[in-house]
Amino acid sequence: MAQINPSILSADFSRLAEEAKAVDGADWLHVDVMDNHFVPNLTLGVPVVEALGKATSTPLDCHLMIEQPDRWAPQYVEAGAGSVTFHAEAAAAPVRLAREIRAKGARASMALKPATPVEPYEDLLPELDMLLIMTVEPGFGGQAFLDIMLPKIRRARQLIARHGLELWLQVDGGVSADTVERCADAGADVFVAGSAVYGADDPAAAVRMLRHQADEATARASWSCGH
Ligand SMILES: O=C(CO)[C@@H](O)[C@H](O)COP(=O)(O)O
Ligand SMILES: [Fe+2]
Repeated sequence: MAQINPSILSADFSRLAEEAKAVDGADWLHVDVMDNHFVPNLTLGVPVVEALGKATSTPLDCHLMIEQPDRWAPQYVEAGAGSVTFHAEAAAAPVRLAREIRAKGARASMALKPATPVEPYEDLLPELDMLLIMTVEPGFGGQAFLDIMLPKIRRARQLIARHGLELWLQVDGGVSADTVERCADAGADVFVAGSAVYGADDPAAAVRMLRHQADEATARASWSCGH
């Protein structure tokens, strides 16, 4: 079944605990950590992740858009994240970092910006629990979906299948009722949605609707026989 991860970046930051609870039933809560160096925006860090973990029973999917993830990512596992994503463009030693995240008890995930190809990372995929293909330039919520990323999602799904891997394929940026089916058709199975969920009158219903759309598209998709 498709997983839907609402992005807390689009929530009301003055009511983070309530906003986290507003999406009970989501698979993971996506937490965008930005350091104003790797991306031109600044959001939140370890203490807020710790507080969010206490405010919700939904597991935390931390997306680190920061420099030096080798140094900082382990602290997010200690803060309670169930999944930690670092950027390939920022990691000095991605294999060592993925192993450290796993050894500390979280799922290890690596993200690729739109201009970063997946092929150079083929041999590294078995070290990961999830690969994130960005479908906007990282830094801000509410941007338009880059449909030129669909072939990359397809190629990533083929690599995963070729190696017989279990890793999840996440898309992040501009995912909505209009774009989720194309992502699922291309091979994504984990969908981050910020404005499409928190901009809806009923965020929990928006999660259910996106999951339904993704599941229907996956069932029709050629990559998913028996998925
Ligand atoms: O990592 C990012 C942006 O850099 C995302 O997680 C956004 O927060 C998703 O927001 P929408 O594009 O769905 O509004
Ligand atoms: Fe994100």
